[in-house]
Amino acid sequence: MRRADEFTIATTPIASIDLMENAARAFVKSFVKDEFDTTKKIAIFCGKGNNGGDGLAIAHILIAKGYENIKVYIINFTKKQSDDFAINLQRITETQCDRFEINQVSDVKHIETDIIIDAILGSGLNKPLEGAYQDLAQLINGLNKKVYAVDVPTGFFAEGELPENYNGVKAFKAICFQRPKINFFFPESAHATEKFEVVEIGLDEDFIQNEASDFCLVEKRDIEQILKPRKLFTHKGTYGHALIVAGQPNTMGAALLSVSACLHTGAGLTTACIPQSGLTALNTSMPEVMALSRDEYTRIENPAKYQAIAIGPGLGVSTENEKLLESLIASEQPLVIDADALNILAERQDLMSKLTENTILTPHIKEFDRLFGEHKTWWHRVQTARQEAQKLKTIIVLKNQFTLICLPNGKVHINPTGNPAMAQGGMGDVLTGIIVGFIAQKYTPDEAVMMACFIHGQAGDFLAKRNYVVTAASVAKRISKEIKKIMDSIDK
Ligand SMILES: NC(=O)C1=CN([C@@H]2O[C@H](COP(=O)(O)OP(=O)(O)OC[C@H]3O[C@@H](n4cnc5c(N)ncnc54)[C@H](O)[C@@H]3O)[C@@H](O)[C@H]2O)[C@@H](O)CC1
Repeated sequence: MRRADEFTIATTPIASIDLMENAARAFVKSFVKDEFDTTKKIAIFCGKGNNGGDGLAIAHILIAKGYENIKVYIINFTKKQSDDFAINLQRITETQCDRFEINQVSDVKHIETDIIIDAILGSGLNKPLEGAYQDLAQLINGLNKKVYAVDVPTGFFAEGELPENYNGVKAFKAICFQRPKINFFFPESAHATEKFEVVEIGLDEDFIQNEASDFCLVEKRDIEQILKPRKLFTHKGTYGHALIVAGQPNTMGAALLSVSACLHTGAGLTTACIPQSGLTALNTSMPEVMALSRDEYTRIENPAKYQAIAIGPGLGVSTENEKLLESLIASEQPLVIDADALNILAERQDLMSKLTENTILTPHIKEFDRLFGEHKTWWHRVQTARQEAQKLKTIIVLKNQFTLICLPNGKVHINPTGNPAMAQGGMGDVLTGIIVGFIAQKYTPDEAVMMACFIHGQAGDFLAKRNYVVTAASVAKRISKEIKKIMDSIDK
């Protein structure tokens, strides 16, 4: 982001101070939507770098917008100051804004405020907080006020391993510039901010897109480029045959959810390989789906007739299922391995080296650690996922609030859709069904995974607008509408 900043300043007629002004305006635009009461007391804490410069520009803009009770606190723990901070300090001096210097932490104790804007340290953080900065962060947290962080909360590393005990400012919301920080996507960031919002500040988008980075965000425009319309004269054969090996007598729900998702994703034909006892449930709930009774099988007859195969949801761990998984791996058909099939794989590490290129593994955190060892932090977990995806030439879909898609080329695509209302059993089974449904339709495995994660989350986001909790079955049924929504936006 810093390079994008420099590039924009160097290649467009925008000075860094104007970019700072853009950033401050973008922050304020978001802030005033939440905090429209102009009489509230707002304390803006400004460090002396560019983050602090943003804070001063924000103060200026809020005053111009009629906010009556703005107080600016300059954190004077260092002599060093950035040029743009100095320019904005001069500007604020020319206004009536109340301004105070904080030379020691105790100066903060008697501050009376409703809201705090934290612009002490931003993305320039280069070591964990210590000394006065750490004490100040703790004191701010102790005030128990609503804190809005400019770009990132003070003390929060935008990228790289997060320290085990976070000692920075705890924000209610971080309003960050142009692109989300990678660490916002990891659960540890919940110690630093309850939520984050990304606001555009006019950095060169083409430059950001072309920057070599291991991490990229999956965006709607990526999905629009991948999605293909259904053409005239096509038929069920055009859209492929998916096989889903899933379910036990007491976990048939997982199989049904997965199969339903596959159906609503648009596979031409879907076959469920389930226990005999599940046939009535399948036939009554989804008459479109064919069945293979699994009681008789430890291998699938002619796997080549399926364009995509998924194995795992509600499958159970048994010797028969182990043999089934082994035979499907040997078939070299496009394969999605989920849930209990991953647990089998964790016990049969020898099968790992036999996985066909672009096989998709969809572990949640526990399944991942069972497969690849315990990890203390998400940053390490993601590094392992990246390395293993490269080594095994597989796609690892590390499921999380923000799912991380690790490709064999070393790239990690972060899916931004989805929400906590979706935190319920069966959601992963649905995701597997969508992935296999897209592969059946001849999307490449990486395309299928990217579309599946994005649309799965988008369906959940749509449903969460009206529901406290979103069930897996409702997400499965919503998939076709979400695909159509994206399709229609391409047509326009
Ligand atoms: N594209 C961008 O990234 C833009 C960034 N802007 C702002 O600029 C910020 C980054 O500004 P700076 O690079 O000046 O850095 P900061 O303002 O984050 O930090 C200032 C200085 O603090 C020192 N420091 C680092 N870690 C410390 C620690 N643990 N204890 C004490 N001092 C420490 C460093 O010497 C650093 O230069 C962003 O967060 C954002 O708010 C915006 O103004 C405009 C656009």
